[in-house]
Amino acid sequence: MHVRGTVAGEVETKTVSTSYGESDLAEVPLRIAAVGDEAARTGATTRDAGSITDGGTSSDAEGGTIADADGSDGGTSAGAHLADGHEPTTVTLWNKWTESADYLEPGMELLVTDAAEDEYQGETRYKTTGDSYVVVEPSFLVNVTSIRNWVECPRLYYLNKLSGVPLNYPVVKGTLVHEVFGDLLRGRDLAESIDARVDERGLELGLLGETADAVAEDVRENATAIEGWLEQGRLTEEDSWRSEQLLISETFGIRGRADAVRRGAPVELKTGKNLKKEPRFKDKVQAACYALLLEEHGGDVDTGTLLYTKNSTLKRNEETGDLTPAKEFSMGEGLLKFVVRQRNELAAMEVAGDIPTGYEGSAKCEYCFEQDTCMVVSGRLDQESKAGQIGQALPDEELEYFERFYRAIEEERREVHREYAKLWEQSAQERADDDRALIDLEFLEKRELEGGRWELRARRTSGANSKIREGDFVLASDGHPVRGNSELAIIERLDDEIVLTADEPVEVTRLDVYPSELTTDRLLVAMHDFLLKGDERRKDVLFGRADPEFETVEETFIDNNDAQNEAVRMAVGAEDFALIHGPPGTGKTYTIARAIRAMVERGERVLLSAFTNRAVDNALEALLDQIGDVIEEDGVASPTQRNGDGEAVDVVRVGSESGVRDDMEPYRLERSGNPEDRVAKLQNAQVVAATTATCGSRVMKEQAFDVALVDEAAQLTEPGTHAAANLAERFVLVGDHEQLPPVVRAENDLTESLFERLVDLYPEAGVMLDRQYRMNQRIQVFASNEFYDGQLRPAEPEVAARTLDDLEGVSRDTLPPELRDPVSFVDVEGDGGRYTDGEEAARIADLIETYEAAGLERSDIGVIAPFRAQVSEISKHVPDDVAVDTVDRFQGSSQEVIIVSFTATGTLEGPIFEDYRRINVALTRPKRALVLVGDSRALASDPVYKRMLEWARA
Ligand SMILES: Nc1ncnc2c1ncn2[C@@H]1O[C@H](COP(=O)(O)OP(=O)(O)OP(=O)(O)O)[C@@H](O)[C@H]1O
Repeated sequence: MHVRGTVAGEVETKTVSTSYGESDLAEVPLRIAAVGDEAARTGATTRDAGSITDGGTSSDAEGGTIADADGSDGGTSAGAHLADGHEPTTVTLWNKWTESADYLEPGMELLVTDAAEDEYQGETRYKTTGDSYVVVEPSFLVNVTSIRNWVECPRLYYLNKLSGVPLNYPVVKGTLVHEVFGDLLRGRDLAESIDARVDERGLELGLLGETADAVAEDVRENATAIEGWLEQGRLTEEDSWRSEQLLISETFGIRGRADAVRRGAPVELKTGKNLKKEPRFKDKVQAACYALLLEEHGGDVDTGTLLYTKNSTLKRNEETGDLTPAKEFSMGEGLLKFVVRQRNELAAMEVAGDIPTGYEGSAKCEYCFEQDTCMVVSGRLDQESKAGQIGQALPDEELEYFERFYRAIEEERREVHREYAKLWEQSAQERADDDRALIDLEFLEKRELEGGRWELRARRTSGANSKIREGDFVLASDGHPVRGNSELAIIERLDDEIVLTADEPVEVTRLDVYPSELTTDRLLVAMHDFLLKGDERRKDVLFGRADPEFETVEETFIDNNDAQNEAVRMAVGAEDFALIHGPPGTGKTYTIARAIRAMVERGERVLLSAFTNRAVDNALEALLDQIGDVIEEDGVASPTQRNGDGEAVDVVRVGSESGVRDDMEPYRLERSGNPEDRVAKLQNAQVVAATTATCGSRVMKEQAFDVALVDEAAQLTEPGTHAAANLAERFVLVGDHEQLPPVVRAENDLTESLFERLVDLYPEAGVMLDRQYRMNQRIQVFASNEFYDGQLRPAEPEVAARTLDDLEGVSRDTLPPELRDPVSFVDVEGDGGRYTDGEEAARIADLIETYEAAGLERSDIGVIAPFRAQVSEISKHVPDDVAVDTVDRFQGSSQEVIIVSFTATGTLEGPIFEDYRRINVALTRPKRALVLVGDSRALASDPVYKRMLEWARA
């Protein structure tokens, strides 16, 4: 039986005499959450249950609360008996498991597999048996490569995490060899695979100054080892293998992608050499992790294979030792348990928020390639390190900043891990209700693509929504993302019919959001680069030690809008940074484009970035409008533009095919091709446009700019902003901190954007755009008074006087009198539901019919609701072509008519839109008419909503 629970007090370790001699034991007071065969699969420990109900932080704000509210008992299903959980029970960990007991702290989660019951003075206790595994914090999913690095040296693991993997040839070559390996397993021809894979990496190879031929030759030499090994394999009849299998273990808290699985056993590829008979220990550790993962998925693994591909490139007369590339070893239980103990140490340290010193392991610093880096980082961050310290520590405020953000980012990582745990804790229906899965798909067909990958097609059987978008990685499974047959797949098309590509042909019936740590990894690296590699002057300014400076610019850039003109002057003249505060519809995009044009004309190289692809494309489009004629080549717009002086300006958009809007595709930087051409294309571009997430990629990190212009900056975390700003000498942030804050899972320092912090710190370094080009005057009044000190005004009389009458075929006279005003309030008593309101939904459906009867197109109407559950409820009542969504999805867009459903009845319990900034976004989306639907009594109980009511009813 398995036992799972939360550590409830101090652990006592002692040595006792037994019939086998001296033995160690640790007595752990455990508040039991579950006992039984299914306990390993049960995440509902006492602590989890608590944190689930208070979920629903900003990113999931709306509606997240719904599924979370009833999700707390999601994991205690079949087979697991839930103890009442009040009185701690003693669980005894024997012998080597006492090592894991050393890291336990009260509050940590613990799982003991194959435990035995023990009666002691009338009390039921539990103890480990010879078959037991002890897992500390099983829901902290540790990556296999992290365990491998940890075994090599815990400090090395930490340094890798902090500074990321740089763009260098061994890394790119390693990736190529792995890709070719996968191709060979899927039956692709070797020469074809090498050519195709080298071509795909053209840009990276170009940046490294490599030529395609030389790299192809290098990869070919390594691939010989793979071919040889595969040939051997073919000799046996029952040989079966599969490439790149994604594996997640709910029991051991480990996840990873095995390079290959052959006859059920893991095969790992190493591009280095190994002249010993045995595989390297750290490589065995990696294979052992996969063995654990495979066993959990029903396998019985007794061997592991390491393939050292460099061995096959060595000449026997020059090298001595064992040149065979493939080295097999037998998988003993001792190694598997050792691996779990190492994983426990890592997980416990991460959960406790400690930083490794290097003393945890036995690695020798003098042999380590990273010794210098390790000493510098230790010196500057004033960390204890086995390697020692060099240099002077950062000033106190910077050390404090590091600690604060390190902790915040790691908290964010834990939230990602919680997302993983939900893959098995929640039922399929709960995940679908939570917008995290598309379920009950009908599998249509699988088709093998050139190169051995597969195209999979499935059809939706319901109109349910989810967070899954085209271009996303998802877990595609035949029913369960962890327990079933599951693969990492990419969404190529997402209509009623869904098209995916994957390495293996899964008969897809379900898709789950793939929780990725990529963002957290990049935030950490961006913070590290800012603090440890960044410019001293930048740090002086951002830490308040020096004021930002501006060169005076007299030129007039925009002659019909003073604030915009001032914003461009500040952006152009900023020596450190400038802030452009742009309330809704005030021409942020236009101003950004004008500023970039001015910078380009001054000969500067500019990075154009934003939080979302959509904003990057919008700004790029506005820029292209500004910088002269598009040069037509064979009737196709060429990426080369001309500026006002007729000089060519190369503009490049960096992003994936699915991320970049179709009409910006001609500007997208193709990564594959001749290395020299690819790199020239990027290096020669005077304007490079990419999301801030892409700015943290290996390729973009190699680029340098005079200035970075970042849109949607109020939605970016502070380290997220550094990812773009780090690449440039100076930066301009554009945003509105009165609209949506950064999207983060945990509530901590990441919720305040750098934009907002700097607006507070240096108000004089910014300018607010105060003329809006969107809303009828009456619509704008409330937002202007509540959020912008009454400063926001219509830019032109035409804007102020906008009404529905301006639209073709629409007459306000045909509307009922209460809807003729640009702002109206419809009082609906509501049905008393907490997250849904059927009465409001029905009333909204009537309103849409009324507007249609008055001549409006449905596509001109948008409906905003505070909770996802209410979005679904309204969607049931209204036609498909009316956009119904939460505020988050509406930010940055506008509509002729907006209807807001408040979903509030009686007295207001808790915030409706979580945060008043969300109501600002909702109320500033319409151009010509705004209808508020809600219960006036409930709304009047909150001062802000009360003022809103007075305005709407005036
Ligand atoms: N100075 C200007 N003169 C004339 N038209 C302008 C000016 N500035 C902006 N506009 C127009 O106003 C509209 C809104 O501008 P833009 O799209 O730049 O706003 P935005 O602030 O980016 O909007 P959002 O709040 O949605 O992000 C556009 O049609 C744009 O062409």
